[in-house]
Amino acid sequence: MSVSSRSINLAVIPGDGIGQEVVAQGLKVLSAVLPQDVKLETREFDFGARRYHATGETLTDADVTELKQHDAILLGAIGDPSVPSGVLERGFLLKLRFLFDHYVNLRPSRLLPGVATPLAGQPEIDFIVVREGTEGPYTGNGGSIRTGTPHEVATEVSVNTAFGVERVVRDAFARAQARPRKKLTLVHKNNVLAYAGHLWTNVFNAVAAEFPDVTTDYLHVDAATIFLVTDPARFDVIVTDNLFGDIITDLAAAVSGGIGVAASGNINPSGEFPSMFEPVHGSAPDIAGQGKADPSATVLSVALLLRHLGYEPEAARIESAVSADLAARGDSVRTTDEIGDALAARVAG
Ligand SMILES: NC(=O)c1ccc[n+]([C@@H]2O[C@H](COP(=O)([O-])OP(=O)(O)OC[C@H]3O[C@@H](n4cnc5c(N)ncnc54)[C@H](O)[C@@H]3O)[C@@H](O)[C@H]2O)c1
Ligand SMILES: CC(C)[C@H](C(=O)O)[C@@H](O)C(=O)O
Ligand SMILES: [Mg+2]
Repeated sequence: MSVSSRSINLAVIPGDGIGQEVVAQGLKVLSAVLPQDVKLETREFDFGARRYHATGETLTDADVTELKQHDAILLGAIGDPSVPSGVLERGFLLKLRFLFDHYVNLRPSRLLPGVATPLAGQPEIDFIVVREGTEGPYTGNGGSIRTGTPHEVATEVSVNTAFGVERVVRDAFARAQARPRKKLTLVHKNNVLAYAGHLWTNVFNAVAAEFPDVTTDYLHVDAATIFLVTDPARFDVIVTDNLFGDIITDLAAAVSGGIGVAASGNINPSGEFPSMFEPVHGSAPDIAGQGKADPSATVLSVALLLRHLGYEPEAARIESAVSADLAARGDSVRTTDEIGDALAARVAG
């Protein structure tokens, strides 16, 4: 591709609550960081509560066809108190992750210099969680009988396929191998979840033989939560299932600067479908519309998006800008918009 023909065709889904506020800042920074020769085309979609209330739909086949035409997707957050819990989360967000085969849910955690952490002694935190994104208890494989009665029985079965586990474990090994410390920790609960746990452990050990330079270890998920607080420096890359990954990445965010700075990418490694980048946090109805949301997580998700599309210098510039902004922040209280402006100025300058 010649330099002059570079372009990014981006689907933008602000979504609900603070999603609207933080995505506006993400786009501001994206426009500011891109060199003039890169043509940025964005198309905004109204998925989330707005679309649901207007049409009763969450994500139609026609929507999926349109989203597929894009190089990547930037998402704010989905979920609103006006819609029954799960309708948008399952009907939009998980549906899209599954349809676009986002099996690598990449969630980096880095405690940047000068950033407050609830942990003592400002530990070294720099790890990534590779969360499986298409299986586990998220598939909707369950049901309920005698629903609403005192005798209700509900199941939610975790689905783990050798194919699905192997591909995400392989991806995590490759990521660990590319990092200086070359260490990969499998997090599961194989002492209790014997069937799924053994599948994960066996696949992990088999793939490990192909990566002899990667140091491996294993932690039960409950113990992993201890070490994320008491000794986060021990982690380099973590690979885990969909639900454990969801839970430990909120904890990881909390110890490394807060949920307002935690970025993620839902990656389809083959490139068959667009990958989707979004903050780890949700729509935060408690602060929505107040200009209180920190847009850094979304801005850092834009950096992951740019790196995914091959714009490494621009991704690095965004990360440096966020790092500098956080270090300079002190006790100052700024609005979402002001932080977005400051970041846009830093990446442009
Ligand atoms: N990827 C997504 O779209 C996504 C992710 C998580 C939750 N959700 C949905 O969002 C809704 C709210 O969920 P929740 O309350 O459990 O989680 P949440 O992440 O929205 O909020 C948890 C807490 O973190 C705070 N917070 C979140 N983002 C922040 C930011 N950028 N700056 C400052 N503070 C921030 C909130 O104010 C709240 O106190 C639910 O409908 C949930 O299903 C969506
Ligand atoms: C909203 C919900 C479906 C989602 C998840 O559990 O994956 C969220 O918590 C996340 O971390 O992206
Ligand atoms: Mg979550």
